[in-house]
Amino acid sequence: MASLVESEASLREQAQIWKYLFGFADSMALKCAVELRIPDILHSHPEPITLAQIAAAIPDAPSPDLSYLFRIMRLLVVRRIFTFQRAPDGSEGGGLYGPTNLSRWLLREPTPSDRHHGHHLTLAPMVLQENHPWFLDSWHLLSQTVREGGDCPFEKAYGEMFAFAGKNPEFNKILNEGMACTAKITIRTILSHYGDGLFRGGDDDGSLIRSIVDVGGGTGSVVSEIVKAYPHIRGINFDRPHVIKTAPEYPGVTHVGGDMFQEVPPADAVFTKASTFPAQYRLHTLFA
Ligand SMILES: C[S@@+](CC[C@H](N)C(=O)[O-])C[C@H]1O[C@@H](n2cnc3c(N)ncnc32)[C@H](O)[C@@H]1O
Repeated sequence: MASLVESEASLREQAQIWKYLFGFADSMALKCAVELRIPDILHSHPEPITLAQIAAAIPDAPSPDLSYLFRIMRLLVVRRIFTFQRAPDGSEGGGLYGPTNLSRWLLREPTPSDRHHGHHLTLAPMVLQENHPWFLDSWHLLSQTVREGGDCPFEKAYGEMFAFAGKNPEFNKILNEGMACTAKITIRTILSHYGDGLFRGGDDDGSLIRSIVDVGGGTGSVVSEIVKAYPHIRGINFDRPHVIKTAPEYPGVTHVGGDMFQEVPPADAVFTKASTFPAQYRLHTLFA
């Protein structure tokens, strides 16, 4: 009996190690679904659909492989990203897949309801950013970084992150889109809880903020949300020139390119926020 308990325990321990050693599979399956736009496909159908219907709707894939797609879908159903119901005859083959509240966060395109409400909150760009080989390369340098110290893993791989972005337009786009999607989510929460206290103010006590500069504001998603909610505020989005070059126009927002260690545009209030600092990036690189 003792040896059975022991062997059961040993199997459980091994299972745990297997779970961790394949930990990357979940993020890779998420990335695959986002790249193939499967959440968008499922959310655009009023009813659950078959694997063949999903495959037929995948962009730029004239003959997608159903058996591979099936495996990805099965994992994501187990992870509750999608729903699945078997076909009436009990087979998996003709079963139906549907979206969930989780897959809403993986949409690449705004839904009609997003368009109606004028916002599109999604984590899809962050899934693509964090799982891009450029970012994953850093994770392979953890042991080297512990051994050597010095530069953080990303810097060991590619040099200072924002300088690398300045030289590489594709990396710049992936980074800026990832930052912007999370920044938008965070600022909406900040505004709903603290917006009036921070930004409404009153002329009589001199507390009315009429202009605000977001330092390191990326492509301007944060300051645009502030100005949208408090239109009396003039917004300035300040970031490095290569970021500003790709920033979309927002009503009430002026984009300014520069280096915050040299000079920051004047305004009544200064805002700065880092939505994420992945383990491989050193905070003090930015704020030293
Ligand atoms: C981690 S991102 C944060 C972006 C955004 N504030 C957010 O919360 O998503 C840091 C931003 O600071 C910008 N940045 C880095 N060094 C800068 C500098 N010297 N001057 C101006 N902006 C800088 C980067 O280009 C990047 O957009």
